[in-house]
Amino acid sequence: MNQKILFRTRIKFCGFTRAGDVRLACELGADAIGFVFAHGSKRRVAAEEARAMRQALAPMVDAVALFRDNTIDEVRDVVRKVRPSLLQFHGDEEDAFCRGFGVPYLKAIGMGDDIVRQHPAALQERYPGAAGFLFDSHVAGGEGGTGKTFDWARIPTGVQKPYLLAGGLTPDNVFDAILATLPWGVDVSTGIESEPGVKDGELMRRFVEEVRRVDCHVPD
Ligand SMILES: O=C(O)c1ccccc1NCC(=O)[C@H](O)[C@H](O)COP(=O)(O)O
Repeated sequence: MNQKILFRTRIKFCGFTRAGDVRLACELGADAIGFVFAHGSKRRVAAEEARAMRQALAPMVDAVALFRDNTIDEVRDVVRKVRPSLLQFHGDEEDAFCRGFGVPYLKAIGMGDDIVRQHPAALQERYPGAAGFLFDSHVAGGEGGTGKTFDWARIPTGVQKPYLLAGGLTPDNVFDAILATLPWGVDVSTGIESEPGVKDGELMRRFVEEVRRVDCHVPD
């Protein structure tokens, strides 16, 4: 009998501003909670706010800190106060900068530039210290949290590190998105919100339900 491979797509909910939403997200099944420190983001929080929200995290749920070309002191301040288990960099940060804080990091790769095709070898060469990548719909160096999808077929084949799919995911498209890209995890902000930074419990519940459904789906 062929053994069905049991897979579990990880779920990162991102852009929290309220502790109650963090607690609910954990109860609904999120594996990671993202706090945004990128300047200009409508979901940006101060390190002290994120530290307070971190208290609402359930055991075995990761705190992820997101940056976009923040200064080294800003990142250090967040690492010291929030103690995230993962960092995520969305800007032009180089590998040496990203790995300089003693915390594993994900490098976000903007897939919004229609002409630029990402090559896995080039990504791995440029970010050898990355724990993984996050393929997102913004343009290179642009702001995440757009609520827009990109052509999932553009994700390069042969990426040797775990990657997350992000950009415009919702409860209505995440099933197809996972089937199309088989990511290590999925990441969402807008698709689970009633307004920027305010998460919607029913949207979060439906999103998790759809991820669980595709993980149990046996393709014909
Ligand atoms: O969410 C933001 O406001 C943001 C701003 C600047 C840099 C990154 C940002 N978010 C990064 C994320 O990981 C988002 O969850 C990801 O871009 C997906 O967002 P969405 O398309 O809204 O689901």
